[in-house]
Amino acid sequence: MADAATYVFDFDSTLVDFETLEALADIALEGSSEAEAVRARIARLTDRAMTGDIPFGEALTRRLALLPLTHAHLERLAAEAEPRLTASVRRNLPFFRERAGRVVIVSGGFREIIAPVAQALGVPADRIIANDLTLDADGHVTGVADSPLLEPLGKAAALKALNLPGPVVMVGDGWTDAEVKAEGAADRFYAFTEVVRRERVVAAADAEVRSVDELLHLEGLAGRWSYPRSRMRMLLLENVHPAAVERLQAAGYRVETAKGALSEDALVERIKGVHVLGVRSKSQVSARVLDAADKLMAVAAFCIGTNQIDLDAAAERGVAVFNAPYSNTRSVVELAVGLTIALLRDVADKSAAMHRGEWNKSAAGARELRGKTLGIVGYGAIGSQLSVLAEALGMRVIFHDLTERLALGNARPMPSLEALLAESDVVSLHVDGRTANTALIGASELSRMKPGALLLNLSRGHVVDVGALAQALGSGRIGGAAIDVFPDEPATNADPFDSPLRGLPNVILTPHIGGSTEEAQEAIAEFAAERLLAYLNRGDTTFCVNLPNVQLAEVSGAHRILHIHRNQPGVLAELNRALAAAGLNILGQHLKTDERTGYVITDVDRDYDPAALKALRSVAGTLRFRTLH
Ligand SMILES: NC(=O)C1=CN([C@@H]2O[C@H](COP(=O)(O)OP(=O)(O)OC[C@H]3O[C@@H](n4cnc5c(N)ncnc54)[C@H](O)[C@@H]3O)[C@@H](O)[C@H]2O)C=CC1
Ligand SMILES: O=C(O)CCC(=O)C(=O)O
Repeated sequence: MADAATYVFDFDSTLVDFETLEALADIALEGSSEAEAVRARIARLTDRAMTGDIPFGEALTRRLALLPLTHAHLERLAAEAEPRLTASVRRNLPFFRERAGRVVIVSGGFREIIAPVAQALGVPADRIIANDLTLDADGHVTGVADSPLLEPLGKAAALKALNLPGPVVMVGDGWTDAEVKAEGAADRFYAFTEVVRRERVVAAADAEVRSVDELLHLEGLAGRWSYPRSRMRMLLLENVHPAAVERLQAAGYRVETAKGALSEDALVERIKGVHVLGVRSKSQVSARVLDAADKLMAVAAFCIGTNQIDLDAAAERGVAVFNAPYSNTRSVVELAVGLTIALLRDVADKSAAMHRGEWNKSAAGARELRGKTLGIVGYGAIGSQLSVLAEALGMRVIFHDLTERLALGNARPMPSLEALLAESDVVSLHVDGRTANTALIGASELSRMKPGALLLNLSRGHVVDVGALAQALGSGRIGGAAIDVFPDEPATNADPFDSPLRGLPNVILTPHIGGSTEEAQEAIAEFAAERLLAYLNRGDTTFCVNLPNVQLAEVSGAHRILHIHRNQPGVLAELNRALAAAGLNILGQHLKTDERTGYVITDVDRDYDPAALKALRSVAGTLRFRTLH
């Protein structure tokens, strides 16, 4: 039925993201001291007309009278109009072009501005219903030519006169658009709210649509994306950098944010209806949270560590997890270097004493970095970067890792943690947060360190037994410590912090800020948002930490079927049998598996019955299945 419908679109704040008269005011009053005041009066009149407060014709004449408009101004806006297509209109150009014969543009605006946009959409000139401006011989605008559009209920009357075939669907943001259906000139009315949302108009609509994708979804038409992006909810917790919010919103998704972490119970509540969850290091994405997630497709850790997410449970539910493995590496390394120097020179205590008004100039116990031995535990991305910087500053570097790692520069691998502890003047922990690393450094390990040695932990709180460390520091066995991560970290900046390490001398405590630099947060936001978009928009799992990694190009000229399944024998064969039975012509296929999961991407010819896809869900072992158009 929807395919036979005629789609009637309003122009201002629907097809384009501006209101014509306000945009003309900006052009005509450029440089004038009156500009702001006149523009505000025009905007008020526009709003009153759009909410039905005053008749449209009256509002138009009053707004025109406020502007010294010329033909040159119109030409300029006409040239600027097409680049200002509303984002979801631009995403769905094929919809307009393929159905151009069944699209009408109806607007109280001016033909001269609408025409280039209609041309870009493939809508014929005779399907534009709009006002014509009148001009004098010098090109000054003198008014508007008589038109039914200026009369009360003008849009509805003009459309009725067209006798459009099939169901008529009106889409617009203003009251005059709502009137079209109320007056019987349209069968359905969608309040379009991507640019501006007016409560009264939404209340009068059959449905609100935040984008053209949503409109196509509700109308049962295949959009550019199988599920409208503006209906997909993303919840980003823990103060994720605004660059991610902007990037994801610009791509058309609905993004909600929260400043702090959520407790497990709160997350269980909030996760319902959420398609993508973004966290940093604190929110625990447990199996219980994943069970409560009825729509969840992906989780992004806007950080390096992923120990806060139950990766197996997520894979078991076909939920992809991403992180940003390198974006804050350098920030952590720089802080580790700075903290080492600060500990060697007792900077924190000396500074605190100065703030209390005490002057204590002394070299006692203060040491240079040069020539000291740095023991790095965990020689991954951070550990190996630290190795390079520390060596450049004149330190001797030794390291220990569970797996074979390339030793950089003159760094020396140690056969065991114990051997490293026995030789190091400074021990810096950069292991990941796996559960097995709980209390990696406890009383026994601390007792193996050189007397007076320093300990840094910028990895995860549970890696160090802080009670044992407090004792070793109190007894003077350990000379100082810099701790950035804690077994119990407050969920938000408003919550209190406590630790047995508080108040001890030569102990620097920082609130988990190893990766908290402007540079790192912005880089993480961009990287993680790109990974999410690549996964949602084309199925690409590059850098996914719990599903097989497959790098994919955009779908073009095909539909893509994404199938995540348990890695068990026969799934691909059964899937292909189901595709064949559904009459789908396979254009390309990739399969990648890891020990627990398989991921099959199948590009198929667009010519098939979508209902047939339902059979794919019943393929044994299916964890998740979606299509991309
Ligand atoms: N304080 C902060 O703000 C930040 C903390 N981090 C933490 O730093 C950790 C390390 O980050 P990357 O270097 O990027 O990770 P990575 O995965 O590249 O390196 C971790 C290394 O530790 C090794 N390892 C794990 N357990 C070990 C053990 N018991 N003994 C010896 N080696 C062990 C691994 O084999 C691996 O080489 C992250 O997992 C995260 O928890 C990361 C960024 C910021
Ligand atoms: O800054 C954050 O939120 C967490 C940083 C961190 O620990 C990580 O990247 O693993």
